[in-house]
Amino acid sequence: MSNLFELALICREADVEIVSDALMEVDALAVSVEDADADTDAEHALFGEPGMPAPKAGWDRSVVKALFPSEPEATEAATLILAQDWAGDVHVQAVQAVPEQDWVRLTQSQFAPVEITPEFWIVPSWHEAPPQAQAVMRLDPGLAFGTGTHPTTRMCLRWIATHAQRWPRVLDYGCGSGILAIGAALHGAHDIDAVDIDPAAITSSRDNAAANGVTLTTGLPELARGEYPLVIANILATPLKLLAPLLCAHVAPGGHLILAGILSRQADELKAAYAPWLALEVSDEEDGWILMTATRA
Ligand SMILES: C[S@@+](CC[C@H](N)C(=O)[O-])C[C@H]1O[C@@H](n2cnc3c(N)ncnc32)[C@H](O)[C@@H]1O
Repeated sequence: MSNLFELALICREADVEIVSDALMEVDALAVSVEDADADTDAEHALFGEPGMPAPKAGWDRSVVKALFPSEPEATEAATLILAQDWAGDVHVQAVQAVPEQDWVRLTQSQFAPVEITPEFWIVPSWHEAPPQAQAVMRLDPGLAFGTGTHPTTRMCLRWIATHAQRWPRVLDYGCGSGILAIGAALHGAHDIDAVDIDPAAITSSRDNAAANGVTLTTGLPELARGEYPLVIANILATPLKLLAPLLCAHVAPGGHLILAGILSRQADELKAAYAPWLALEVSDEEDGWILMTATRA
């Protein structure tokens, strides 16, 4: 007997973002999209992850799924959605029980140790660290972004690991799970400020730091004060452009700025946004994402 029910909607040329908002309003526990033609950017835009707005031309048939704790709630959500003015192109595919599974084991099976460099690994608590690992970060998936599985996070960590030194101050701006700040601490950094606009990220960073035996100062962005020899921000191209004057002001003379969450095609707009203060260069690339870095004279 299942205790979860899935509502699946077929959307033909519908504005999928509106559909997902409506599902959220009726207490959906999760929404996912299957679209044979969807490119990665389109899926990212729907979920608010790094990426560009979805090209609507690519969405000729999508399936939006939402999970509910009971069948009446799923059916009520379907009725509410189909009654909307914009729902003409939305059809209910199914309201059905989700087969019982060992959800914990299923989740755990999706997270294996992640290699950042041959010596530095991110390892979930239920896994042994690989024997060749010399630096190990213990991190389990949680509410905040940053498990090491995303290319943007991996590129930042790779930069940290290959530029390991006793950084006297570090600013991790948009810390999520705290993964970059903890990575810096494991590679010799001290006095690390990890800030985020999301309170859940601050809590998560604090917990993950404790689990790794490192000390971070965590808080809202106002916590960041003065200049740092190392400033890292893995956010998104648009907020990174808005944050340019602020982030540059935090970089100490001779200090480094490391930016991620940027697609390859966005390199020029980022360079232009930072040009009044710092000369950004592309220093790494993975799966269409780039790492941009600059050093203050
Ligand atoms: C892509 S996640 C990166 C998390 C982690 N640093 C990593 O590299 O995996 C971006 C984080 O930036 C935070 N964020 C977004 N806009 C922000 C802003 N204007 N100021 C501070 N944090 C922000 C989000 O809440 C989120 O936790």
